[in-house]
Amino acid sequence: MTQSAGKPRTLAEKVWDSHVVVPGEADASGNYNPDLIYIDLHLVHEVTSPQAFDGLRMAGRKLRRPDLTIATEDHNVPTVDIFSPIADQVSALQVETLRRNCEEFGVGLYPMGDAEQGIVHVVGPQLGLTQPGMTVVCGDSHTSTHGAFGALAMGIGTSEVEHVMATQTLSLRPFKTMAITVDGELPPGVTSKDLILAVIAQIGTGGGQGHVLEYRGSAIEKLSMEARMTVCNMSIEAGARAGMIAPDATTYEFLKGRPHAPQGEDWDAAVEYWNSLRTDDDAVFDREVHINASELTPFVTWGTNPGQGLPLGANVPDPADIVDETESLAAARALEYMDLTPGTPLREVKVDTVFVGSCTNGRIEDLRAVAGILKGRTVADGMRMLVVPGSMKVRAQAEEEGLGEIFTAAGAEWRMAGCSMCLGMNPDQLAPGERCASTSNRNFEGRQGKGGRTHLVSPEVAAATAVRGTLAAPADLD
Ligand SMILES: CC(C)[C@H](C(=O)O)[C@@H](O)C(=O)O
Ligand code: SF4
Repeated sequence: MTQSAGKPRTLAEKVWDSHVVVPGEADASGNYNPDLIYIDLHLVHEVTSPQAFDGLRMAGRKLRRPDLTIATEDHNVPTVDIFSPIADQVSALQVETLRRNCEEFGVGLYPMGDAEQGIVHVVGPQLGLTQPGMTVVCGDSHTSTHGAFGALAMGIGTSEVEHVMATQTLSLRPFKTMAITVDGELPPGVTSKDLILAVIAQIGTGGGQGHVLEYRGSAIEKLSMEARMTVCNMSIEAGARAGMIAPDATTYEFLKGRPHAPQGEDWDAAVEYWNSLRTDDDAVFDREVHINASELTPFVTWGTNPGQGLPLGANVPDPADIVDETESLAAARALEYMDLTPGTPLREVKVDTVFVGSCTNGRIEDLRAVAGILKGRTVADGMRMLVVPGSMKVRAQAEEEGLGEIFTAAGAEWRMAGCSMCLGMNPDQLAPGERCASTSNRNFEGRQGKGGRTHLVSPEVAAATAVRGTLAAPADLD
């Protein structure tokens, strides 16, 4: 994927080409060496940064561009009592280390209690840091979220984090391109979360491997920025390098006026450039997938990877009916862990915990959808429901709109910002055997706490499930 002037190009190729510092040449045997790519924005959190900062320190290096680096505390933060010291020793050390490192290396940090603090993938877009045409990296797999703005956004490992800190560049292997074209109209009650769960069920958790996905088509164009972020966020669950959506009027409307967005003449020039980033009409993708949005329904996972999902109206599958032997075995194992019996209608699966939040569905629009369903209703007896905003800004906005009161009145716990129950790195966890309908992105064994069981769902399904006590869509409520 080096400079290919004249050739029709995809969005991803355009962004890549404009960031090549040193092209990787093919060696004698025709193997392609990585390109050295410039990085426009480096996002940092407490989990994957300590060794990288240590590496810099040991080599006596400075951070090359502190002004292009921004940090937030998210994974290890408790979502209640955020003004007291963190009780868990490991979490406390992680957060304390991030604070010291940011201080020493001059990195801007949004600590717990700050009005801008939140999950790294919510904070970047919220501040207008994430912009079309940028290269964005973070030591976090869900960096793909930022691709919703037409940025090439990739999760990287800790050694790459150190490389970016030292050089503001990254050595990257070329990628393949895949178009996921979604046409038609999403039926009422069907969301971008259902759409991406259906895409992953169709192409598989390895289906996107080596590819940058570009979501396009009329159904994608109609999505809000929040919904686009939900889609791009889960690209990684299909194994993709990144997911992208071409910038358009919706993108610009979201960005305009945000603290780091260009202003005045710079804004006009930026929009002109951003408009040039669309995939050329005759560009060729390595692979194409087509989805008809009007055929989609609410979608839930029944297994232990994000590809093991079905429409809510279906029954728990029977591994014996799955032809592929590996998949059949994986399904049997998943059902055992999930304690589900083949043939059970998914709508009859009893749930004891509902988690609304995460970088997939912890944005204001998600919270509005949940509040819309909970208003005037209460959660089922014995149900524990956590509503966790993706950032403190989202929380403040929700408070302003009176959503917090709706959550509390319905019997849900309305929390402070953080990754929370998306993964077991903080006190918000499932106990062994508990079953959760979760708006997050991973349903791996033990993800939300040892022995916990996770069904991935949309915010709408999460809310309806909290009320009915079994997996449900809003249409199932009286
Ligand atoms: C802790 C972090 C490295 C991890 C990731 O890379 O995604 C986390 O955010 C997750 O969602 O599992
Ligand atoms: S909310 Fe979940 S998926 Fe997102 S960064 Fe945090 S732990 Fe990872």
